[in-house]
Amino acid sequence: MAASSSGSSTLKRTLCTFIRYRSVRCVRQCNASIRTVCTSGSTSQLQPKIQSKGVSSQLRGVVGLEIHAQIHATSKLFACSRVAFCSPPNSSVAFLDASLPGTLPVLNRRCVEAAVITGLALNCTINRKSLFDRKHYFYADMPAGYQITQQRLPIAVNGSLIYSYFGGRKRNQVLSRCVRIKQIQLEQDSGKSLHDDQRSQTLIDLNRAGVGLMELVMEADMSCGDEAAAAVRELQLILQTLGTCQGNMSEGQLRVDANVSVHCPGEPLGVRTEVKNINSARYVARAIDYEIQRQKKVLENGGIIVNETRAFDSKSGTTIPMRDKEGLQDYRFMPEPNLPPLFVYEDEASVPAGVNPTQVVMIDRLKAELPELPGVRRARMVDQYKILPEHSFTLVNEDGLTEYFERVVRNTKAEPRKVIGWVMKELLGNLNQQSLKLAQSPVSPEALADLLNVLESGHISSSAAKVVFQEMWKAPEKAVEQLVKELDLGLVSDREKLLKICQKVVDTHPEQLNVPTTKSNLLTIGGLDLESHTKLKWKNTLQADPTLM
Ligand SMILES: Nc1ncnc2c1ncn2[C@@H]1O[C@H](COP(=O)(O)OP(=O)(O)OP(=O)(O)O)[C@@H](O)[C@H]1O
Ligand SMILES: [Mg+2]
Ligand SMILES: [Mg+2]
Repeated sequence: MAASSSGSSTLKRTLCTFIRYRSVRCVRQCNASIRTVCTSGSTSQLQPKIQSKGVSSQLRGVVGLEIHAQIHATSKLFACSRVAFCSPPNSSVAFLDASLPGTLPVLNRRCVEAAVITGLALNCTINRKSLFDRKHYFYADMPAGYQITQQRLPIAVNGSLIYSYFGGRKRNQVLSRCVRIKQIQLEQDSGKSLHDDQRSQTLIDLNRAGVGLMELVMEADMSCGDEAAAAVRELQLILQTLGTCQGNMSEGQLRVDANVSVHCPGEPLGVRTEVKNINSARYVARAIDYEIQRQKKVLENGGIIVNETRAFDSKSGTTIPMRDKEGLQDYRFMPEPNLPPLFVYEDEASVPAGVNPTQVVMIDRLKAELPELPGVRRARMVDQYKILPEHSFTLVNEDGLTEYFERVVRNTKAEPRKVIGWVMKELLGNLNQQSLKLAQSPVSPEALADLLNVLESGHISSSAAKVVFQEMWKAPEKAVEQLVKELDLGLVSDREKLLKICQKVVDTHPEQLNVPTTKSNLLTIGGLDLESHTKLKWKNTLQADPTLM
């Protein structure tokens, strides 16, 4: 029987209340208290030998990330229950998600496509054939007792991710790095356990059970928290651009496990600890840097590193042991008997006879639909518009900002370098001040382009243009010309008019008349702070009519 939807009323009755598991916490607490030193094979010999204090300065951090990205799809990986996170507990659970006997997994094509698109964007080789395996855990929020994953032959392998971060002594240099992606595997998410300490019970919500995940495993190519956080941010941006994961870390859509060890450069890698489920890029950096320092101290004091799973406590900024890993954790991997190998095809020509081409995943079609990726877009911004690299980062990081900028550029005579100044300062300044998203900006790209055109024509000064921008923000329905008129901000170039203004200024400030009438004094008549090009016009006026001197 194939897994059916969450529509069954019997199932709903059974699951719409929380399922109680009183024993779960006891099991977990037991596990946490049994911590042994890693003694398995090679890793036990890889403790860096630190005999004296101070030698730890030679030790370098080594970091490898495993990132779980929830696939942005309407239904789960192997069942047609909805992916719905804010709905009432256990309201989106198919028979399969609750592991009812007799249910079978049916693979969701959208999830496969998401993994292939992600693999392509990360320069991976897409395996034309991949396999599913069972990985066994005893967790109450995983009622089957195993997770379906891709341990032996994952869908994508051997990729890379290029990311940049501010480094150097003063942390003001943009440094570019590359981390290798070992593999991307499709797997199921688990449900959620909620611990009710007062009543000493654990409540289970299976809405998340069976949601499609991509686990991205990176090689241990990084060396500090800043690098890892930057890699996570870049990956988040790529996934959001692709639409394969929404990437909201605080909602658990992107969860990071950071593997950390220390070693002396040139020597084999040290024993790693794994800091699990970090849910913000900032915490990734803090957890890793703490863990590197902790390991250095342990070794310096003659201790050894235990291969264990740890958790990051954001309040204290420290990592704390959760459970021992190696030795205790035996996942008892086995091939998933209910799922055939997964095949993806290069193009229509490679689809075997008898297979419906509309029912398969074709790589060339997905490749053709790949959007412009953040790295490519940044490079294009710098190249095409001659803007600063740091501005290209801001443009790409903010959803829709590149499109906004390019629409302004298309509609104005102003140079892109001038446009970027207005976008960075005036537009983003106002949005940040009022905590608005770009889509909520009262000033459209076309309206900003109009303003810049009026500024370019010399009809208003740049300080007047800033005043007009603020007025446009308050009254977006008004056209730029109308606002300039209403506020009387147009530059005066009529000589008669200028003379009248001067006369008025002189008349209304008799005390200033005692000041010797030098050229420079005339240029700041009445203490008016005139803009340099206005001053220039005054200069010309004075030169044309020396009687004014
Ligand atoms: N010595 C090391 N120091 C730091 N990171 C390491 C080291 N050795 C391996 N890693 C990293 O640890 C991660 C191992 O992930 P992988 O999914 O292969 O195994 P796992 O952590 O044992 O399994 P699980 O998926 O159950 O957590 C990779 O990101 C790898 O780069
Ligand atoms: Mg892993
Ligand atoms: Mg791991």
